[in-house]
Amino acid sequence: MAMGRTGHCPAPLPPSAARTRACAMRRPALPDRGTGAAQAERGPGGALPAGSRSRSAASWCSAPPRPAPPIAPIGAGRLLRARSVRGGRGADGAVGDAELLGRGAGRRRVRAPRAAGGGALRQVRGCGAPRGAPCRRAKRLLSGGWRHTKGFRAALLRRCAVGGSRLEPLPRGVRLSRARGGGSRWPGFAPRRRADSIGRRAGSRAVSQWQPWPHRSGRSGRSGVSRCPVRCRARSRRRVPPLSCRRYVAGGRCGSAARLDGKVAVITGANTGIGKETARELARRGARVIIACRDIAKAEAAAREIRAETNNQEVIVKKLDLADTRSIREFANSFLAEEKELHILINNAGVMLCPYSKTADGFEMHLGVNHLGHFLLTFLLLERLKQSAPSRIVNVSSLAHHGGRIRFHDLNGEKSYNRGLAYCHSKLANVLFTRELAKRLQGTKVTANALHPGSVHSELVRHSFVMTWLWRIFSFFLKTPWEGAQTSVYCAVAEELESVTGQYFSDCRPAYVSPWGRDDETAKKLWNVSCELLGIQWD
Ligand SMILES: NC(=O)C1=CN([C@@H]2O[C@H](COP(=O)(O)OP(=O)(O)OC[C@H]3O[C@@H](n4cnc5c(N)ncnc54)[C@H](OP(=O)(O)O)[C@@H]3O)[C@@H](O)[C@H]2O)C=CC1
Ligand SMILES: CC1=C(/C=C/C(C)=C/C=C/C(C)=C/C=O)C(C)(C)CCC1
Repeated sequence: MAMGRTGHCPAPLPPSAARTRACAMRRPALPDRGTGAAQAERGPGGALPAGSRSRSAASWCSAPPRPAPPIAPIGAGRLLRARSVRGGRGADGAVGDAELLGRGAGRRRVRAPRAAGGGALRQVRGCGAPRGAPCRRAKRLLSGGWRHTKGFRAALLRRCAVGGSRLEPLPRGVRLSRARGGGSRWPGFAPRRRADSIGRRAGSRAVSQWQPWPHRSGRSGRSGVSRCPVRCRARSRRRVPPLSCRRYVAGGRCGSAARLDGKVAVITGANTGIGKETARELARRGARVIIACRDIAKAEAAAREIRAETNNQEVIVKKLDLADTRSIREFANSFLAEEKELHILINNAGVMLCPYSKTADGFEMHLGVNHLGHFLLTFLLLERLKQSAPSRIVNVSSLAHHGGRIRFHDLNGEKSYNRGLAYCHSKLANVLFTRELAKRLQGTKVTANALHPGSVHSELVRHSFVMTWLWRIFSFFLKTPWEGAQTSVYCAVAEELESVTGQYFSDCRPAYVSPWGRDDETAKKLWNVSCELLGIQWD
């Protein structure tokens, strides 16, 4: 399907999403070890996404390469060199950083390096500003929402103009005064030791990943405010989540701005929780989204909300009860009759901690809904996915798969049943299904990946009174559904995953799969048993 290219996604992401603008730039988590290590690392059909974009990404998504961040990252090396400039030895672009960090914040004046010469102003500043103009980097810093003192603003602009042919004139009525806290000869700047501490942190994320507000919050002792990156004691006027702990809990975010205009996506269980947020994100990107749910009233309410918010009227509700194979077949027939394409199938719906119960077809509820229901749905929709290739299947599994085993001798839990374990088994089945499916789909341009969304504050724990209360009490330490949807969205849209298949992700990066989840024999056996149970032939 031809995809248009646009400059930016209109508003697919909340403001801080760009912080992780290239999820793939993060260091990948532990690669799969053991028997299938190499394969697991590369996936049967593709390369690990980390750091590399697929060349054919354009065929999937319409977003062009993102523009460089307004403030160039400052790496440890550069800053160290910048610091050495204090002694007057260095002469490279790092000096521009030194002016902002070392020199600006330092007690001693940094001399413009002799080697740079008069004509090397750009080099001296390292910010790309034309000769004589105020430093762009400083300007950006100052316009980043920080509540700097007038003295600081003036001094920063002056400092950055030094080495050029003229100084930036001070704003009218501004007088340079001594910094609060004293110790510095430079008005508005903190004492030298503060600059040194910045230098020492040069390799840390805090300094090396500078980005304009709100992508980094700085360190703050107070909640709701953040500090100026040059630590001049200014505080941002804009609000940030109060504790960095919350940011840790929130986990990885999908930084892709890929548009999905003209694409069709089916999401199961999208009337609430992670599924609903996934549907919202895909709708925001322009996809035609089919919300496949068992409760039509709840699904309609969710669809109305998404339509109103995203202005995308192509959010459609269809009935699907994964606990009933007849309903699954009806859904598939109706879908295939009405939709000529399917690019994204997100098998998201799930149940957890159900008291012992069976589906309409007599399967234990966890296995029946979480695994067999999605297995059958995928089987029925696969031809359409192949016809619409490149297309993707995303299976929402869980970290809980680590506790699972496929108990072939008692798949329906008739001999012994533990509802926690039953959930784990079904999530392991999701991982194994993904693995085997990816293998069988090689060469079709249909990919299949599984994921753990994180621990998310959703309705998943509804069957357990204790868990419901724990979830409420500790909600601060759980992801919001939007945060939980990030890895699903990542797997569904990220350009760099175009040809990645058979992988397992968490927090928008590859994650460790349990040894049982890497067992190809079990995967194959589960595939065959599932086909038998469902009465289908799927080679
Ligand atoms: N929340 C978490 O911490 C984690 C969640 N996950 C996985 O994420 C996925 C989404 O869970 P989450 O959003 O948290 O949970 P929710 O309970 O909020 O959402 C689950 C969705 O699945 C639907 N569903 C349940 N049973 C059926 C069925 N028989 N037929 C059709 N739809 C059904 C629900 O519909 P209805 O509202 O009508 O019941 C609901 O829309 C699940 O697969 C879960 O295992 C994985 C790890 C952690
Ligand atoms: C230990 C513990 C917690 C964490 C629970 C976690 C991490 C649950 C993960 C569940 C998953 C992965 C479910 C779905 O697949 C709470 C409730 C925050 C607080 C109480 C103690």
